[in-house]
Amino acid sequence: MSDTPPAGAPAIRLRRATIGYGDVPIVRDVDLVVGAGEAVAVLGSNGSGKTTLARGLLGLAAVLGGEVEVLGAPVGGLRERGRVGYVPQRHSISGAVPATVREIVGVGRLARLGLLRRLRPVDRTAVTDAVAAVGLADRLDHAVAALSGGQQRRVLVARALAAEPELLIMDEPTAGVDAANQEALAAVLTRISAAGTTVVVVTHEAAPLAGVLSRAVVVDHGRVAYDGPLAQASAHEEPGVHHHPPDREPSGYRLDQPTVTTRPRRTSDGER
Ligand SMILES: Nc1ncnc2c1ncn2[C@@H]1O[C@H](COP(=O)(O)OP(=O)(O)OP(=O)(O)O)[C@@H](O)[C@H]1O
Repeated sequence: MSDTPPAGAPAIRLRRATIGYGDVPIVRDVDLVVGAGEAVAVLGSNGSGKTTLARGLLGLAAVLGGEVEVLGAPVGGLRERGRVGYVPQRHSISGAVPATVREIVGVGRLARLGLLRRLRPVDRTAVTDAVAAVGLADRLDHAVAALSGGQQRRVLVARALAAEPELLIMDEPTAGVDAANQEALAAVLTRISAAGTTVVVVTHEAAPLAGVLSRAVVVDHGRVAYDGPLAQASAHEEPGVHHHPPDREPSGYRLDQPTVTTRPRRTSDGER
């Protein structure tokens, strides 16, 4: 059976959705529709529930009430995992991961193929294209651990792009990243958005991506406080409490693992 969504189905549809961990609700009663091809910023202060909302779309936080549909299917029901790409919050990568850029990005492609399949020539091309798209073509066979933090984030973006997702969800992609890396990221997002990919970016700093993100959803205490043009969103954000997230990603995501899993997880431990 195919996962093809009904014609005109939105990329994301939440109906009175409550999302949380264990049985603790964090995001409450959210109604949200993101049309295919939209580019949306998810804004809000620390702890407001942005990441939880994003993780609910990936089946990584529990849907405790209401409905969450992604690409026309209830979350967790999507069979072709590569259709949704995820760039998690800042990762930690140690020298203990001896993989090259090509290998890590290749893992992203496997998310589309199935982990037991081998990469075909067309997949290898997708990998090199994704690496080129993030401006790291000259680092293809370099060890990821030897790259800068900003370059490693671009590797994560390439890993997600290699699967050629229809929906790309990124959590704080510009945090702690220098201007050159931010510009590279903005250029990639502009390109894939123009090609029709739906883009959702959780961020504290939408300014570097303002050219591509036209709509903003502001989350405040687990509820949507604003949904409209990005240009007007700042008036609806709580001032002052933004910071860069910790220099790690939730355990359960490692750089050498596939970009996405849509299986729901219901435990609250070991996630952060
Ligand atoms: N795995 C988890 N188990 C239980 N509670 C969690 C878990 N992850 C996050 N939370 C709680 O959910 C709330 C919202 O966190 P979330 O990470 O969604 O906020 P955020 O808006 O993304 O914050 P930040 O901007 O700091 O990244 C916080 O109170 C947090 O402690």
